[in-house]
Amino acid sequence: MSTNDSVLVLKVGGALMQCEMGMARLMETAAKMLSQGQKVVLVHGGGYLVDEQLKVNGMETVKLEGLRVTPAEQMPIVVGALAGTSNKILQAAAVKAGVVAVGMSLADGNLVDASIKDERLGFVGEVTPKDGTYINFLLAQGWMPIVSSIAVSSDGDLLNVNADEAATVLAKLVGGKLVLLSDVSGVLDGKGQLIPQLNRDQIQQLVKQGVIEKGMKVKVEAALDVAEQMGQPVQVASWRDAAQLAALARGENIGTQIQP
Ligand SMILES: Nc1ncnc2c1ncn2[C@@H]1O[C@H](COP(=O)(O)OP(=O)(O)O)[C@@H](O)[C@H]1O
Ligand SMILES: CC(=O)N[C@@H](CCC(=O)OP(=O)(O)O)C(=O)O
Repeated sequence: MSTNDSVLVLKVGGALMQCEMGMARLMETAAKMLSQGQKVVLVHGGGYLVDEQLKVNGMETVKLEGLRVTPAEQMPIVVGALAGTSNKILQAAAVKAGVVAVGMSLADGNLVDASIKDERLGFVGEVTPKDGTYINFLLAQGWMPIVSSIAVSSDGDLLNVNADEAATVLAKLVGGKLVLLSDVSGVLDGKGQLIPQLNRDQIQQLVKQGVIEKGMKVKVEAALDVAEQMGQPVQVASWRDAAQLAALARGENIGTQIQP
């Protein structure tokens, strides 16, 4: 698969939406990149907000290897928190930074095919790239799509997709460079030190040792999938770190490089 260097797919985790300053800094970075002709797709999570909303509604958060077990009765809350609140909070921050943003989800414009991933997880979706026409049109206008990880299956079921997996699918669809921004500076070793580079063997080893776990396991596995399929490194870094964001705007590598 060929890579289109002018498209950057940036994924941000849910903790960002709880940090005004982090959002402002990220959107200023995006505004700068867009003004330089860089096309940017912003994909977001919102796991924290989902946890909070489930609790308020008397429901429990259950995860299996980093993925939320999502029974039918939780879907309205999940959809509201991700495709609603999280998406619009980010859109507001984008507008404030002068970015023309289009708030959308994986279900829009025939972007992906979606199906139930594993019956044990309930309404959790697995997605594959389908049609890039809509998103490429938005990018050609110089607009920034802000995409939540809610998809719809061909049967019309709303599905909850892990946001790192959503970002990998969009990176494949637009042939872009993928950067996964979390609340940690990258993948950390057993002593909390940043690991600059990781390949498949090293990842397998660290997962086996329990050093890479939970959400980070899902993240590096999604990153490795894209790196191998597109033959280019994927970066795992932090939205918290102003220096990393500045380096990102200069086109430099930041955080941990997941190597093909
Ligand atoms: N080896 C590791 N290095 C860094 N973070 C790790 C590691 N193993 C587990 N984690 C956890 O993974 C989290 C990031 O995954 P996740 O919470 O899903 O992020 P996001 O919501 O940003 O996608 C970190 O905050 C940390 O708690
Ligand atoms: C299936 C699944 O786990 N979906 C995730 C989607 C949101 C997400 O991935 O948010 P972060 O990026 O903030 O972790 C969830 O319900 O939490």
